Amino acid sequence: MLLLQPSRAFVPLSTTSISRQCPRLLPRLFSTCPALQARSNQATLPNSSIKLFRDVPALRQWRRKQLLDYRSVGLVPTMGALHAGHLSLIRAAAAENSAVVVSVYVNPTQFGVHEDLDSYPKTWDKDVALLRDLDRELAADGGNLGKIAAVFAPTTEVMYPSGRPGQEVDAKGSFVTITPVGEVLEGASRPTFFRGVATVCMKLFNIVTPERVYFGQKDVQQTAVIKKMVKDFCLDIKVIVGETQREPDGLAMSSRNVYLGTRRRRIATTLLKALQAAEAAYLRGSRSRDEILGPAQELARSVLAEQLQLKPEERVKFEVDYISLADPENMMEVQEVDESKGAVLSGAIKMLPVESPQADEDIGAAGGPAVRLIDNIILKPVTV
Ligand SMILES: Nc1ncnc2c1ncn2[C@@H]1O[C@H](COP(=O)(O)OP(=O)(O)OP(=O)(O)O)[C@@H](O)[C@H]1O
Ligand SMILES: CC(C)(CO)[C@@H](O)C(=O)[O-]
Ligand code: BAL
Repeated sequence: MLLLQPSRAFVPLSTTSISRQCPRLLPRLFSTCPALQARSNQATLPNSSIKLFRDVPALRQWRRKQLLDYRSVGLVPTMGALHAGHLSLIRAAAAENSAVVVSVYVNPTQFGVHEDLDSYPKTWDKDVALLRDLDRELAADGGNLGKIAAVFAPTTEVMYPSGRPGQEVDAKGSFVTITPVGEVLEGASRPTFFRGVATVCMKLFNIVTPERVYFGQKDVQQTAVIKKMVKDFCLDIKVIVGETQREPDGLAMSSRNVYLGTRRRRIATTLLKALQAAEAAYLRGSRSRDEILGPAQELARSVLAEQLQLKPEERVKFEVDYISLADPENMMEVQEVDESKGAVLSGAIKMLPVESPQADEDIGAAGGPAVRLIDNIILKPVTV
């Protein structure tokens, strides 16, 4: 592990330093070594130096070179449709790693049979432009250790070499399951979700072998599942969690927000407001589940009651899936907050498709399907 630690003081022998010190050696190395030749032909994102890998062998060669050059690698796994939440994770990764790898892969096995795999937003050209602009910003900012070195955008054949397993609960295949943390809350509503996430992340970690991986707080249970997987499978990886990035009105950024449309977008902050009501109770000194969650449930009930007073062409209906008060490590429900640990307040609501859509109404992408929104707030431990 010591060898992997980047050091600003120690400059290892890199291709750059070889070319500076022995200008005639590098061309000879390239012409005789197939691995280096392959690397020199590596595709990049247009108008940038960001390498684009679609397969494993070339990425592994590149990764080996980083290791030999004592360069640390940070991985930011994504499903594309990038927004400021993803970019904040990439910034965090560039601050503390010599090279950042961003993976872009819509992983079928984490989608339930009736979920939105087919309509999941795909915005490759916009993603490429965002990554290129961010890379320039990172390069110009002297405070970073690294910048975006590579995008890994594999095909499903690459990620599932024995064939893609089905999306059904009883599908057969090589899976990683992390229980019980992956069975509750999101796992209860989406029974194959964390199996798919843990499986694809294990693959990405094995392919990229990063020193650090970056995940967003917005998907808090996902971070608990990944931390448990890293611990229980003895992976030599540090899991770093980046703060939830929000729209100006507080809505957590999410690729799926495009499904909302104007009417539902207006009341999409209901979940956050409910969680904030619960947080306020905790900050006032409440520690019991009922005292903390009561105000959240009341807020959601009153917003729904207001909506139901409106005409069908104006109103929005939603269903609260859960509002939870849980242990931060294992996501099990708690009756009382242990002040030394704090707790996680989290929730999910399902915004139902709008009724009586108007002729000129923006009902959201993909015909405005039902949208499940999730959010959470960390109740910090009390320090004395
Ligand atoms: N608002 C956000 N702030 C910080 N990180 C985020 C935010 N939204 C997503 N992330 C993180 O980005 C990573 C990739 O997430 P993903 O590509 O699924 O985007 P998403 O916006 O969460 O999409 P979805 O709508 O599918 O939930 C995850 O670690 C996720 O937690
Ligand atoms: C971690 C992840 C990229 C795995 O597909 C996905 O669950 C996500 O984007 O949060
Ligand atoms: N950000 C989590 C990915 C998903 O909901 O499928």
